Amino acid sequence: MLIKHGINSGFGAIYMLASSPVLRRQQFLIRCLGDYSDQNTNTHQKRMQGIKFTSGASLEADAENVLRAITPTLDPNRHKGQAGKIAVIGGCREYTGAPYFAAISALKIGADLSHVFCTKDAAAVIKSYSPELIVHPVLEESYGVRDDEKRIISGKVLAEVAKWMERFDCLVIGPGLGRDPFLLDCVSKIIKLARQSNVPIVIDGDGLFLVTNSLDLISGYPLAVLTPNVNEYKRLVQKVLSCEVNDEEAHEQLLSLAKRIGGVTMLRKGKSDFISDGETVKSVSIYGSPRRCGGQGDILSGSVAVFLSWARHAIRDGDSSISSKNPAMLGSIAGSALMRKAASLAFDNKKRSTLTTDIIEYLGRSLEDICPVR
Ligand SMILES: NC(=O)C1=CN([C@@H]2O[C@H](COP(=O)(O)OP(=O)(O)OC[C@H]3O[C@@H](n4cnc5c(N)ncnc54)[C@H](OP(=O)(O)O)[C@@H]3O)[C@@H](O)[C@H]2O)[C@@H](O)CC1
Ligand SMILES: Nc1ncnc2c1ncn2[C@@H]1O[C@H](COP(=O)(O)OP(=O)(O)OP(=O)(O)O)[C@@H](O)[C@H]1O
Ligand SMILES: [Mg+2]
Repeated sequence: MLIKHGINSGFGAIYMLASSPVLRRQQFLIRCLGDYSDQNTNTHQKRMQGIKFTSGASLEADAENVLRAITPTLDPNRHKGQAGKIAVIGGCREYTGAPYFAAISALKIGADLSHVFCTKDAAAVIKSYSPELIVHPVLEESYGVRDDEKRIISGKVLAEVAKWMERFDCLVIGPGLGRDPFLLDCVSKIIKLARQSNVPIVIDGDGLFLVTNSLDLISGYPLAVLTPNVNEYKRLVQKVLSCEVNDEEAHEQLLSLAKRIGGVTMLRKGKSDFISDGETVKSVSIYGSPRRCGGQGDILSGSVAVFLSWARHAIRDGDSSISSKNPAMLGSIAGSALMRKAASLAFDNKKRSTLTTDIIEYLGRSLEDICPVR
């Protein structure tokens, strides 16, 4: 309507509209829809095969179909571990809740095994929350390490994680990690090792603090998903794009950010979640919850880890409906949708007293509503 009005109102109005955010947004949408068209018709055709990725012409992802396409059936012939082995790197003196939320969410969704690599102080506490988690008290903070011991201890930390690395389907790096410089230095080495082993990584919380200051750690790694909240996103935009967050051109900015970090997948959390791998942008706007209690981002990071590994398996198994899709995008869409659906169910029940643990209890039912276990 705005465009029609502009055209009918003569050149001045058209000129004004050409610089308006509405028109810029429309031009961006057209570019998005046509971004594969001329130069890459085959890719475009491939992408159009199989499941519908978006609903109608909007950027909203068809998240329920994505969830159905990647969630494995419960097959009695499968053995323990085949539905996913996840590891969370996080948990220090201050924060024990965040790694617990991420790791237990992975199990509640359907992963078989969930590990936590944390500091010694945090380990006993996290174990006491749940006997289901496998907790490794291997990380060290500066206060417990003399300068002359740092090299040896760093080597030991890496060796402890390396023993397990090949077995993991995905790492979640950052929930409750803290910002101790020595600890973050060890985690940098863990990220490098994960990349060498081709293990996908979801970076959240203090992991984002680390990679924002050392972008080389994840730059160009397509199996990395970054899940920034509002603060973390602002820091990334400032660092990578050298500008401020621009909500009038939010999609373009997200696309540029993912592209500039070499095609990692960005999941920008907020009222709607926006997801981009530098090629395309999708949104997930399923109604969630008006409660903003801490820990919901941790549920999301554990969920994305499971769905990303399931998406890789589904693609490897030759599921033609998703064969040409980026598993990091699929995992992010699925994780975001499930988290928001669970938050909505928990809020229906608990209203103002809804806590992160309540939302976790609804992860299973939320997935069951979409992909029933026959
Ligand atoms: N129950 C739990 O255990 C939970 C634990 N959680 C865990 O908390 C950690 C931080 O995550 P968050 O979401 O509070 O980070 P965010 O919004 O950027 O920061 C808000 C403000 O605080 C400040 N700041 C933060 N950390 C700082 C530090 N170490 N030292 C100094 N400043 C620090 C920060 O300042 P700035 O960096 O902007 O200067 C900003 O102004 C992360 O590990 C997360 O997983 C959460 O998941 C919730 C549930
Ligand atoms: N305004 C909002 N309305 C609805 N859902 C939201 C809103 N803001 C965030 N969310 C959802 O809550 C989840 C967590 O996002 P949030 O921004 O709270 O992360 P976070 O700050 O990293 O959380 P945490 O406390 O775990 O660190 C995401 O799945 C996101 O979709
Ligand atoms: Mg967070």
